[in-house]
Amino acid sequence: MKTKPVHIITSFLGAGKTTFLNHFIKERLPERIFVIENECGATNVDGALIMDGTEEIVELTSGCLCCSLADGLLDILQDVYNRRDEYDRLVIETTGIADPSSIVQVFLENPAVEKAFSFQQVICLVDAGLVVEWLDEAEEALRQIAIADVLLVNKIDQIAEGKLHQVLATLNGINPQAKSYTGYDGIFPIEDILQMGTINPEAIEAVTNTQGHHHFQHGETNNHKISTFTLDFSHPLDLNELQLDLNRIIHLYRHQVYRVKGVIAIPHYPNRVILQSVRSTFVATDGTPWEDENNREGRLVFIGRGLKKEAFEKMFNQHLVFPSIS
Ligand SMILES: Nc1nc2c(ncn2[C@@H]2O[C@H](COP(=O)(O)OP(=O)(O)OP(=O)(O)O)[C@@H](O)[C@H]2O)c(=O)[nH]1
Repeated sequence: MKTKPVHIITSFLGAGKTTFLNHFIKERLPERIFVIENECGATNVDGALIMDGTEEIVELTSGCLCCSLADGLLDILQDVYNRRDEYDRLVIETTGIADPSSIVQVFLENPAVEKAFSFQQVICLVDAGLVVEWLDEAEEALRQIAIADVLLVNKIDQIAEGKLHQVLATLNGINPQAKSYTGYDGIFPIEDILQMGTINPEAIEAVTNTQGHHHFQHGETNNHKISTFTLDFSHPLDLNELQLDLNRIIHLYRHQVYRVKGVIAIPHYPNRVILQSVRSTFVATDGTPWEDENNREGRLVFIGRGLKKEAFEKMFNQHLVFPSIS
């Protein structure tokens, strides 16, 4: 049986997750969507709103996933997996103050979960009027935007056009790899959005490939001390050595590194290796074969707070493997 696609919908408080989810569910009918509500507290108002929309939705509330993570989420996923005949797609809606990377981590790291579900993407709703303010005040808002594959800038009915440009530039400065859409009342092109997953390795590869020579500059267009930069490698890297350093660095800077993703080449190996970090771990996955053995350009994109590109560059450069001249 095919594994069920999974999406995370996140946003800072009140940006329009539930409104968007209702639209999503209606647009996808007759597909059956299982919604995991990630509510803090006993009353599940959002669940009630969704249930009004259609009859096909199954809904489960089980405390706050980010507060009671590991076991809590695994138990819920086991239950959802046992009921896999009842739905076609799984959506997890996080609380407005959650850091969704803890949920993503479970899908990337746990082999049983990875086998049972097909993780697709993180969709982040953004309140066009409030996002800039939130970004100044709340670390979680930054993390939600940094990890997103798709940014849905909602409530544009509440702002002037000039402000929308500023919002889009800010978002692009934080996460240039994410695809942004603008809209209101949670209405966005669902079919397009579903194509945009980049958490899954194939999509990371595709995104890294299509960026060609367009490089992101360090510290672009934002004043939130977010660093977004790209490192390019024209030679393979020694993965064993690199992994030790990566894990050390990711652990050391765990409060600063929000996301790393991309592809690298390793010596004597015909396929791309896809690297990505979520929270304090690095995951390496097998990618597609390199087309040209003599032209294997690796590229990694970093998103974080106050990261020094030079420091990362230096660390990576130590692990480059040059062809022997003898
Ligand atoms: N003006 C305006 N209001 C909107 C828009 N989208 C949603 N709203 C309203 O904004 C409020 C919050 O929307 P929700 O969909 O509940 O937001 P949420 O992100 O699920 O909220 P939390 O779960 O509390 O974080 C509701 O009153 C919506 O009706 C929009 O585009 N424009």
